[in-house]
Amino acid sequence: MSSQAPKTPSPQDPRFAIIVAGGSGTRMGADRPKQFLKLRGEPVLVHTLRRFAAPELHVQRLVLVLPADQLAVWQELHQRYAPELAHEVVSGGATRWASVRQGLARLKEYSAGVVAVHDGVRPLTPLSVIESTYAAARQHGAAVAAVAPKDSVRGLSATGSYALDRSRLRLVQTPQCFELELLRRAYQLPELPTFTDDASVVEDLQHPIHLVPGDYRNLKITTPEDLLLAEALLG
Ligand SMILES: Nc1ccn([C@@H]2O[C@H](COP(=O)(O)OP(=O)(O)OP(=O)(O)O)[C@@H](O)[C@H]2O)c(=O)n1
Ligand SMILES: C[C@](O)(CO)[C@H](O)COP(=O)(O)O
Repeated sequence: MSSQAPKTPSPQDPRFAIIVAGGSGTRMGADRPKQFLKLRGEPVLVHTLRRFAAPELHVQRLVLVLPADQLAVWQELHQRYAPELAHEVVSGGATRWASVRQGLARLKEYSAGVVAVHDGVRPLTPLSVIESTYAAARQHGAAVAAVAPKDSVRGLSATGSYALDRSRLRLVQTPQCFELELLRRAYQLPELPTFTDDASVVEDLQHPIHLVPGDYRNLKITTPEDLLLAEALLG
């Protein structure tokens, strides 16, 4: 772990963030999209946005992608819980891929810089992980936070299952950071059913993906027990 202070990005090398929160949260099964559920008294999305708005990260534009039918709901939550949070809102699409594409379109006037794509439902990401992912993308073009599996892992076969070598596997998180032009080129390709994240989209251009140490606390709020865990971790 380096003890060097992070370098301030130059004006020629700006940082952007696209926070994708355009989903409906079917696996959570709540009465509203999970990004709006309360975590320690504030919407999950407020926690997430606050992290990316931290001044030490120097993010120049913070683009929030929301379901088209939830813009008014968010406007009210924003005013109530975090009116100080500067960001711009874009309507999302039917899939995460389509939502990222909408967010990217908002940055069309830029040709240089690094963009982070982050799930709006990952509210606990340490700033050190965000900083190191931005810095690694500056160096390698594409960088993604990931952690090693702690459990044993098996693959599925027609007859049952087989052991996988977990030392060669990583669980992928967000942020996923990219040189802006690289991500833009990747998102000009047609969407494939195999795209589960931005790294898989960029990989389609045969560009290598650099892995950065993520954090086990960087939960994705997906099902009800994740919310309980997040409450405990924040406490
Ligand atoms: N059309 C979509 C689908 C997902 N997302 C975002 O991508 C992130 C990861 O997706 P996931 O956890 O699958 O969220 P949901 O799609 O809301 O959940 P589910 O699959 O259970 O419906 C979330 O922040 C989600 O809001 C998005 O911006 N646009
Ligand atoms: C992007 C992601 O969070 C990386 O782990 C994940 O792929 C999102 O998956 P989901 O099925 O859309 O929740």
